[in-house]
Amino acid sequence: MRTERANDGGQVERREPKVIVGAAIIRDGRVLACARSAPPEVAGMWEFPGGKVEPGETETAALVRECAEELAVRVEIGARVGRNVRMAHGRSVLKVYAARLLHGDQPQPLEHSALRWLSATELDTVTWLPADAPIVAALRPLLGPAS
Ligand SMILES: Nc1nc2c([nH]c(=O)n2[C@H]2C[C@H](O)[C@@H](COP(=O)(O)OP(=O)(O)OP(=O)(O)O)O2)c(=O)[nH]1
Repeated sequence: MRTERANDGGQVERREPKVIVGAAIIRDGRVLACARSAPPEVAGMWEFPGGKVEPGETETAALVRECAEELAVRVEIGARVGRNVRMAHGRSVLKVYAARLLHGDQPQPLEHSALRWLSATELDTVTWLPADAPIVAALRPLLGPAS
């Protein structure tokens, strides 16, 4: 997916969309949901931990870095969950991967206002960022029956 715009000379430039990665961290049939603390427009809405992939960084490395920065945990990244979700009129794309915690690490909300472990039946009890809707739908079957 690319976006196009005319440069000063009127020629069309094609730009790769900025990639945002998210980690669907699953433990015991529940996924970790994180409440954004900023900016004000989305504070209190829920998301997967993650962020922008830096230049030269792989998507997996970005997820490992973001999980360490945001939650102080080590993770193993697994399969993609759901499809690429276009955001910001195609200027960015959200890609979510399944992940699992390593070494018994416990997530800490270093940058979020709250963390919750949600079972399949609890996924709709929080307000997700709008772009996450198709990911949440694809995630539901990956979570086991509620316990
Ligand atoms: N991390 C994350 N971001 C998401 C999700 N859904 C969604 O629309 N986004 C949007 C919110 C933000 O506009 C953008 C990610 O920005 P961010 O602020 O988390 O990224 P970052 O950590 O690299 O931020 P920065 O401090 O470098 O600006 O993607 C999601 O599930 N997880």
